[in-house]
Amino acid sequence: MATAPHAPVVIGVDSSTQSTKAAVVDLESGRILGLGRAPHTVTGSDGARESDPEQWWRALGDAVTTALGAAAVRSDQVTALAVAGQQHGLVALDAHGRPLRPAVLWNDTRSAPQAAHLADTRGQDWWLARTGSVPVASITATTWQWLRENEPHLAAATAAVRLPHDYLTERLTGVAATDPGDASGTGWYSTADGAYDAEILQLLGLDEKLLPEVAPTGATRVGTLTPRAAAALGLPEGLPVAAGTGDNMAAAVGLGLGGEGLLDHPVVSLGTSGTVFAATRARPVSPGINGFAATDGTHLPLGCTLNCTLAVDRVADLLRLDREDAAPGEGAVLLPYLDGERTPDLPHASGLLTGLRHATTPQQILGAAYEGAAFTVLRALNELLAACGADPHAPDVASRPLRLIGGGAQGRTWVNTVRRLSGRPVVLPAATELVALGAAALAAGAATAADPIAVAVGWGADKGTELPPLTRDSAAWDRIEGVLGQAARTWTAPSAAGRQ
Ligand SMILES: Nc1ncnc2c1ncn2[C@@H]1O[C@H](COP(=O)(O)OP(=O)(O)O)[C@@H](O)[C@H]1O
Ligand SMILES: O=C(CO)[C@@H](O)[C@H](O)COP(=O)(O)O
Repeated sequence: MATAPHAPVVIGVDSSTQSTKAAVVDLESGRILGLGRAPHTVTGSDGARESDPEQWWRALGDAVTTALGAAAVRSDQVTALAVAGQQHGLVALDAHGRPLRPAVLWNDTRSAPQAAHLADTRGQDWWLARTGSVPVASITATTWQWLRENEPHLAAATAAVRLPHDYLTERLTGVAATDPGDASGTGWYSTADGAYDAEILQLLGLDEKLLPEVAPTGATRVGTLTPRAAAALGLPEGLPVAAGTGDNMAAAVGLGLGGEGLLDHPVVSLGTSGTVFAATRARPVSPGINGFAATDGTHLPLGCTLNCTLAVDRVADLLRLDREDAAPGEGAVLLPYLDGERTPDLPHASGLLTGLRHATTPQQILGAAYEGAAFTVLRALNELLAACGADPHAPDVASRPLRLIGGGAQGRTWVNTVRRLSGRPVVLPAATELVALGAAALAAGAATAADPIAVAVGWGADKGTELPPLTRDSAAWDRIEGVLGQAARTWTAPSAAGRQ
């Protein structure tokens, strides 16, 4: 369908771990008219993962201007903008709004001791009842505790605490705002009450005045482009900006998930993180998953692994193989927990390879890395389904299609490994940039007051190709599960980790 000349467009931004992507989207049809991309640098070793928020800001500008150029639209056609960002990362700002240090990211495991201490201090049930999640190293509250204990002078100097997407929204508008979805990943927001939790903030020594206001939804118009931001992006001053949200919440919006029919099509996202999520009206709580909020305050239970596409690509690099040059692992098992692991909660884990024989080929070792990563994501899916009251092994549940999204969903080996280990059909949505598209739907909500989920459903971004199930490789599943069961016992303390 052709786009009318000078038709209104919206811009959705996905500021994720490895890059920023910006999509210029036709408001009426949801067609992506132009896409821009700019990479991020992630630094750190031995559990540290940090990025420079200034680089996110520059990447946003580059991605937006590239997308506008590719779309060949006039800047006055743009009606609103929204940012979706990687969840949880801690951005500590000084009194002038400048980062005091690089942001500590969601896959930084240095706060594992603080996470364990917080969980023990009040008990899992206490945390689940309030925030929907038991603290693990990714959750912002544990990172804040790490900062307090390890860099107390910076914690004391912190005048504002932001999540990555809040930081960018504030650079755009000058307004300190977040949304229920991203707030629910902080560990200090109560998904039960829909507000910051005063008792947790007290426990963390964190003044609520340092936090952004939580807008009612991610589509809420929180401000407009400042003259400076407008000049940097080549967009009109005064352009409406929505509250935005976390990247997984935005992907759910892009897929038009709105609390009903959730378990029919659980979502598996294959990116730096592997995530599984579903939109629910009920608020499931279980220690193995995160009970996050969706961007409209309904619920988005989610499981997240630390090692997905990036870890498998690293194994391919080590073997000097193309990422598609892989074969089923046969007897080889590779748990690619290069960054430690979050689900299961094994922050001190490392990569593990076992089951090698003389006949094992490099391609099988790479295939084993895919299997180890896919198993870990699908294991989280089973936990998610169980937390939502569904038996993951019941024939009517186990036969439902998975929606596969994220960069990995573009890879043949990823898709086939997920099909083989799950035994389920998979749907590959035609739209590949679902986070940016979800952010664009939030922007549409800010521009027109329409419901972003309804907008996304109208765009039909969830529609795609359905691939039939492959016979479930239960032998591979059992083999990997057995190795994980044994290895987990050796990874419970840093001294046993042997992390390099
Ligand atoms: N054609 C492809 N085949 C397999 N993997 C791919 C392909 N294209 C991108 N990827 C993977 O997608 C990842 C990036 O996915 P993305 O969802 O954008 O990640 P993130 O949101 O974490 O930045 C990369 O790590 C890369 O391994
Ligand atoms: O921590 C989580 C979810 O809780 C991650 O999913 C981050 O939101 C980063 O995602 P990607 O960079 O992999 O998109």
